[in-house]
Amino acid sequence: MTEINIPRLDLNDYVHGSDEQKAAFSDQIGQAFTETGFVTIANHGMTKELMDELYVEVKKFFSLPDEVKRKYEIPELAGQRGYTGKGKEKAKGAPVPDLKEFWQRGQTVTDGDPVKAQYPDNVEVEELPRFNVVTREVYECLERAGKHLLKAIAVYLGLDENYFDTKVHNGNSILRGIHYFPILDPDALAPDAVRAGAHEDINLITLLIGASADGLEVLTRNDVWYPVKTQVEDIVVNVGDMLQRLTNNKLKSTTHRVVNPPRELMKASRFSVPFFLHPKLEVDLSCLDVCIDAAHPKAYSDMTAGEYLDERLREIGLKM
Ligand SMILES: O=C(O)CCC(=O)C(=O)O
Ligand SMILES: [Fe+2]
Repeated sequence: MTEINIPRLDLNDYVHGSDEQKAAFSDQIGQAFTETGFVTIANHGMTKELMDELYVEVKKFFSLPDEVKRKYEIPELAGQRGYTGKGKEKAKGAPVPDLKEFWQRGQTVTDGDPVKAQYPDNVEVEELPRFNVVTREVYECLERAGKHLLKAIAVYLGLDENYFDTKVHNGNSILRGIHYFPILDPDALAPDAVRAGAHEDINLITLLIGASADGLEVLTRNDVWYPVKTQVEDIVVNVGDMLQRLTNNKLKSTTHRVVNPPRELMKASRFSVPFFLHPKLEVDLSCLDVCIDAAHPKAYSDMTAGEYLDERLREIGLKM
């Protein structure tokens, strides 16, 4: 038997619940994050209409001709805004690139915070006015849900509930629309080529909007790949390397991947929309004192989020 704890939690229990419900939510998310690093979340605050329209717009974008999409490719931004074409990103240490293309949208600073100067502008798609509106709306919804989840995690860690608030306010988070394109000739595929190679996410936590097809798998502690199943209306949330680093490995950034479909389904596309929740670039990721003791000596050097991100973007081939 493969033991794995991916509980389904109701975010309403934390946001609108009694003290007992809030405490239970913190415990459950904390437990799951110390064991498997993954949960699924119901009542995350995004309506079904918004999620449906997001998929309509994301599909429209990736259906645009390649030469139109390429107008939105900005190599000097290391894929952080706009379009990144097929064959660009690979998992750290992987021999071949992932079988995907993607779009990224970043923070919109509206309150005069000088941090705005650090972020490149978002790229608007001229051909699809609703795409721009809907992706911004989804970004804001997932950011709000993520901030609640970080409060619950802070409580679990014994920190002040608001510990993360200033660190992630106007943070460097990214919404990514991914298209895993059809594999038209499976025989021509490089033997190691997969939709998304085994990897860990770079950021604090990832909130993933239900993929349009199966394929996401997590690596369990006994080295078995285990498929992540969700109800379509839920989101999947996992720990990233920044949170693992900050918590000195108490919370686990679990390795995951997206496998290729069986041969008969290879001509179908797969879409997914992860939101990578990042702090501001200057935030210190040094291991928290509450996570260091004799049994758990400090495992990482001190670094800011910006320094760490830079190192990781080079490793995955997005930054030269
Ligand atoms: O497409 C998915 O289901 C997961 C994508 C993912 O893990 C990522 O982009 O980091
Ligand atoms: Fe991932």
